[in-house]
Amino acid sequence: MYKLTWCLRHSRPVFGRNSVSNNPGSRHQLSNFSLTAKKPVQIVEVGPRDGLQTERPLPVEDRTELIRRLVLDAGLHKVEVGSFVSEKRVPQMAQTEQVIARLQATLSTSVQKHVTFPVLVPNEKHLERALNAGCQDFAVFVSSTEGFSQRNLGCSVSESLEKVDTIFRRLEQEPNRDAFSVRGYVSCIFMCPFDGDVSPAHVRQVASALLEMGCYEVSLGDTLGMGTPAHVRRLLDELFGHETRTAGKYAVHFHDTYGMAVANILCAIEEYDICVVDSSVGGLGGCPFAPGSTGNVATEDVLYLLQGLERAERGVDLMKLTNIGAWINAKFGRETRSKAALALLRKQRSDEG
Ligand SMILES: CC(C)(COP(=O)([O-])OP(=O)([O-])OC[C@H]1O[C@@H](n2cnc3c(N)ncnc32)[C@H](O)[C@@H]1OP(=O)([O-])[O-])[C@@H](O)C(=O)NCCC(=O)NCCSC(=O)C[C@@](C)(O)CC(=O)[O-]
Repeated sequence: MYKLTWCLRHSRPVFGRNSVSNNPGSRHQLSNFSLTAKKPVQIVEVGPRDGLQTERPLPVEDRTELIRRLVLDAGLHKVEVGSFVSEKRVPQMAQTEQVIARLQATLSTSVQKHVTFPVLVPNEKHLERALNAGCQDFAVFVSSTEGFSQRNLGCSVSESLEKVDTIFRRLEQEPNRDAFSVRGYVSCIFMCPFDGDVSPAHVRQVASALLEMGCYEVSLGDTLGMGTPAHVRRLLDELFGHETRTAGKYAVHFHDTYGMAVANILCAIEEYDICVVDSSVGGLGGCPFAPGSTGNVATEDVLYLLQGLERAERGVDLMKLTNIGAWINAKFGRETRSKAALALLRKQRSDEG
């Protein structure tokens, strides 16, 4: 059977034509280009996974169409397309195989070569499903706290790290093992719905374990969306104070429950040189196992910020994203949750008369 090479070759994120790698080595390339220009910030779109996992389940056609629009219309370069998890626990992510098959059948080879489509995998059993579907870019996820780990994964933090290790060992057995990439998430970086406040040192231990195992990057998840820039500084001071690794090893993943996500992102990118930000079109999202969590920060709000700072990746279209966010939220009978998108839509209506 023809098996499409799905997101082949990257051991680190793919960037569009005009952007720079988040490989620390690329700083030199950048300084040749301009002494003052800052690196563009890469957006990792998580709407089709983190966003949809708490909504009424959508049919495969709609999930695929969302991803196609995000890539082909809005110009995003990295889109998390779904999860291989228990269908019983997260029915919204059932049929991720079919979503991937449709994308493989309908996206051009060139798009598949230039865009990265990671999928979430919790353990070896579900990794097999993802491998059979032809996936090569994976995201693993571990909580920094025991309470959330038990609710989310049904095991302790150390057991979940062992499962990640098993994933790496399984990938090592593949003949084309260099083609695979694994991104890590740490959830509950500031606050856990079950265990309360989280110590930055604790997050550092889990993040370091993921990097040691081979994750090319760790995305720091404020699952409850309760953090402020003070929390961000405490955590990033801890992470960067204890190791020589650069900011290029970390991404930020903020939910916007308390409306602090954009302030937190500004702090992470301007003060700590973080260059990868996760977000969700139209502010979709939440976590089914974290009571009180709401949507991820909206991609439109992040892009509006980055454009203002002249740090957006080229080719990503804010108005197209706005329309996609409105379209997908309308499927759930509501307006987009992005403030920037709401303002743009109002302006568009008033300009049209
Ligand atoms: C991890 C798997 C796949 C393991 O599930 P599995 O691989 O299907 O394991 P299993 O079927 O072999 O189950 C083994 C036993 O453990 C039980 N079990 C299994 N899971 C649980 C659980 N959670 N709670 C309690 N018990 C559980 C299960 O019921 C079974 O017991 P038995 O029936 O044999 O007596 C499953 O738990 C699962 O699908 N969990 C959902 C994971 C998920 O998708 N969570 C949301 C994404 S994470 C997230 O949103 C955070 C992130 C990444 O976005 C960043 C951020 O915002 O912070």
